[in-house]
Amino acid sequence: MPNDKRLAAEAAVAEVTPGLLVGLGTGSTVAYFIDALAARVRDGLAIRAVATSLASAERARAAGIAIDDFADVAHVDLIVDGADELDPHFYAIKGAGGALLREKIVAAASARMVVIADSSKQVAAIGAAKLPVEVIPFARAFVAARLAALGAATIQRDSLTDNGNLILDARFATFPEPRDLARALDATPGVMGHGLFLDEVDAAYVAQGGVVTRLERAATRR
Ligand SMILES: O=C(CO)[C@H](O)[C@H](O)COP(=O)(O)O
Repeated sequence: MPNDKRLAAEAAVAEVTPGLLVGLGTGSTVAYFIDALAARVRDGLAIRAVATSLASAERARAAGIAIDDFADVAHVDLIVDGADELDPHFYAIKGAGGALLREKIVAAASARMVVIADSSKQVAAIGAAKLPVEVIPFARAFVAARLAALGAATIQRDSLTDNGNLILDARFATFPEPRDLARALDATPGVMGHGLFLDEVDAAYVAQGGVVTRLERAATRR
């Protein structure tokens, strides 16, 4: 059985050209990407990199990729990241791995975002996956009540994020219109981030049965 996550990740390494500042996403598919990119770096590919999680930074450094402090970085050329769901509009749900806030920040700083995934992540419309919402602990009950008013049942994760916040995983009986939901969440004090990526994704490498397909969003977002 082919390892589709690995194949999608390895194909996306072709996006990385010398001199780029690359954002490393988070998750098991990205772990394959980091390993494949590190092999290119060992062969002499000169890049700089930033990471969206402590876990990805640690993996990259162990593999020989130097990681810059994102706090000193205003612009990234390319971020490569996984997703929990991706639909034909290039709307994505992300954050099962808990790195959604840093992923969104680095994606916003990036000229291009490429998603890598196996075909289990491809859906007709996002919304079946749990939607992670990163919340400052002070606002836990308030944000949970706001999510309930939006139609979601929430479960709080046991662990905190790299930012010291908590995550409420939201499941909706009926998934709202994604832009309306994003607007409502963005307007809720205490919500530091959420897993809806509606404008960020420019392209995707999706593997199914050992075959990788590159999908490019029709119009660019910037
Ligand atoms: O958003 C993420 C982490 O916050 C991951 O990219 C997403 O959950 C996909 O993970 P995986 O590649 O392990 O399936």
